[in-house]
Amino acid sequence: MSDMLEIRDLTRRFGGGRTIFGTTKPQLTAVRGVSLDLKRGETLGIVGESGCGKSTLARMLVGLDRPSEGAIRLDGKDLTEGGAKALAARVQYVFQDPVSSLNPRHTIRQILEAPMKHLLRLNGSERKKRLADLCEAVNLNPDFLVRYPHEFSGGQAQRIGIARALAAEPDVVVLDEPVSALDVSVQAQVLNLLDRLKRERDLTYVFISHDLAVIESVATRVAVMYFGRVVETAPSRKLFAAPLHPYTDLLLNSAPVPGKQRLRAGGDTGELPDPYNPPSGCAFAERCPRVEEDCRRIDPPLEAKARGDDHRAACLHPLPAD
Ligand SMILES: Nc1ncnc2c1ncn2[C@@H]1O[C@H](COP(=O)(O)OP(=O)(O)OP(=O)(O)O)[C@@H](O)[C@H]1O
Repeated sequence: MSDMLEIRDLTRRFGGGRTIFGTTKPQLTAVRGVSLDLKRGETLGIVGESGCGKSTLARMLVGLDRPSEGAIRLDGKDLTEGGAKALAARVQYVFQDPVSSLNPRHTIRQILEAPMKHLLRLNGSERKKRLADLCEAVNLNPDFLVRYPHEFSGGQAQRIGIARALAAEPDVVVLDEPVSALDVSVQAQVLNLLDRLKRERDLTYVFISHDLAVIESVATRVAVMYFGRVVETAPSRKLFAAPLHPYTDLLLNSAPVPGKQRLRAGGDTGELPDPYNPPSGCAFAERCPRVEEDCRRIDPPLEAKARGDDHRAACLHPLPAD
């Protein structure tokens, strides 16, 4: 299977420009040199604690934010270049907070028809057909199309958010914490719906979550992010069975209660480094139980570590490969 989505050396910096008083704003790098490949039909899970750059990465993938450096290619064509609107429609987004992500002044019909009009230029009868199809796909009563977002529960609103993403007939859907704001019982329904839609519509997912249990249940491959970088990537089974990076190991051992708390590796073992004053070596060194002297000098690249080319870690002293 060839790579459908290629993410190459993606970097996003914020700040650094001049203020109106002529001073320089402090700069931080939210995403630093991320490279990932996605094959058609895969679900790539991206996991990491709050502030590690997951949402910034997601926003760049769907064109809501522009990278400072790097490229995103879909079937070999650059998505980050201007005028790539038709191409961009092929990558759609589902947000974390279902109700506030839907325009409160628009009916559900208007919300679902907008991508059909603006991205696909469908005429009235084509839109009608597509609307009926979407309602059936996400189990939405067509009578509800005249209602407004605030009239729906979180789970219903997220089904509408998913229908809106599908309205543009995408190939790739980027799901940014799609079930985190929902009750646990509703989470399972939405995850089942996403799984069914993926199979029925031949979709490829980028699924972002701080919740390891959710990622383990949905992802075929996982990328673990820390302080703006991918520190480990592997097929899901390999990563959960035997992680290489000490950060992944800590995450797996700190098992947060699903949906109840933000991910924090190892309980009280520290915070992310100050993004305005990043450390020179490995960003995890301060918190790492396997830290050695060279970790504070060298920021290691993401590379294969004796478990096959598909299991990579950015670590000088990974867990032993058994
Ligand atoms: N528009 C912005 N301006 C300045 N800094 C930003 C901006 N957006 C994000 N950041 C910073 O970039 C870093 C990464 O943020 P991001 O929201 O991508 O992380 P995240 O992993 O998605 O976190 P969360 O799970 O809390 O949403 C953080 O330090 C954040 O404060």
